[in-house]
Amino acid sequence: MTERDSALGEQERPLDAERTIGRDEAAKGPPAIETDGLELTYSDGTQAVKNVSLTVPRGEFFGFLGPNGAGKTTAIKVLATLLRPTSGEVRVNGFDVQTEPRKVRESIGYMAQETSVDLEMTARENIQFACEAYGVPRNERLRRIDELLDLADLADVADKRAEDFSGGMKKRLDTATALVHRPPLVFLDEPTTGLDPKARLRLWDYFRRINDEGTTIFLTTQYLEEADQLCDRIGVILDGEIVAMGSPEELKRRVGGEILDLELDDDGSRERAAEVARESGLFDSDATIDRTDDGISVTAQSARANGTDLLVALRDAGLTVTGFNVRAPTLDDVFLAITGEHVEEAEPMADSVQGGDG
Ligand SMILES: Nc1ncnc2c1ncn2[C@@H]1O[C@H](COP(=O)(O)OP(=O)(O)OP(=O)(O)O)[C@@H](O)[C@H]1O
Repeated sequence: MTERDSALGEQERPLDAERTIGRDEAAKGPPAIETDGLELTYSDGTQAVKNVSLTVPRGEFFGFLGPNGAGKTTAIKVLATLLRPTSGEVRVNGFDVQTEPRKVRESIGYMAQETSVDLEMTARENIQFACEAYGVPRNERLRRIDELLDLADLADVADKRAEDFSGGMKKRLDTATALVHRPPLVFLDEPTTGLDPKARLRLWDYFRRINDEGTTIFLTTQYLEEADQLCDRIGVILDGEIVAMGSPEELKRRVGGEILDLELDDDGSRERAAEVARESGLFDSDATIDRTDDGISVTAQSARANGTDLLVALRDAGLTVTGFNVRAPTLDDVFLAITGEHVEEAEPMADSVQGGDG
């Protein structure tokens, strides 16, 4: 039995298979997720989730952003009732995960990282099976299956067995089966890992659409851009703890201004360039001036306004700048500001496609 099967339970049915109520309507009622002091320690003593207190209002597109091993999957498994919290209060759609796990499971969709696709079945049969398991009304199934096959870019291979699919194709099929019943809250655990950019964009559009219709989405991702593009609010999770929370814009504002990246060809001149920037008086005391692999980076409110003056100061100091760029902060800069470290994004999986659409 897959995790999603167990999340559903054998006889359980969703609350509402046709939920197109819109975000305003969805906002009424208890929060989609409420945790207070949530902790999860594995039997080997690993503290995977530490003191997480979090409220996700209904209708929100919420993201857990963190690197490998940060605790994202563990947190999702607790919320989806697959793991019992070691301590803390956890309510999902108003139901307590410990005392009302069945009601929680009836009210959620869950796409695990591991595929739950049945390789013996075709794409269509996999989605059909999920429709039956989730109780999608019979008269809706054909339309829903076609819609999801199209969304997942699998219409051309709808009647081929999943064992012949590439990793990317299986992932798309998996995503489709998690969404068949349009539950009010969907957990998506790194749903686009391994997908090519085109497929990812297509999934993003679909996620936005279902969120616009009122479905709360709790997404985990290692992709900074994904969280930035999709989420109303992001919890940055590191070593089991939420280290920052806010909208993408709020998080970026914490970085403190814009970022001026300068390239200097000569390795020896980079430290000198950083010194010149610090001593120039062009940037206020909150500014951050760092060496980078190929030059220096200045994060400051006045980065754009005083960038040209810095170029002049560097030229006067006899240094040669080979590249110059002013940009808004990214979430990677947020990580850097919070943790002092860059966060590596997952590389897209190489897709050994059969049928040419991986
Ligand atoms: N069954 C387990 N027993 C013991 N430790 C575990 C178990 N599952 C995960 N861990 C550990 O718990 C921590 C959090 O892991 P988790 O899988 O929740 O992180 P994650 O953010 O989802 O990372 P990933 O993107 O790699 O899945 C890690 O240190 C991991 O090694």
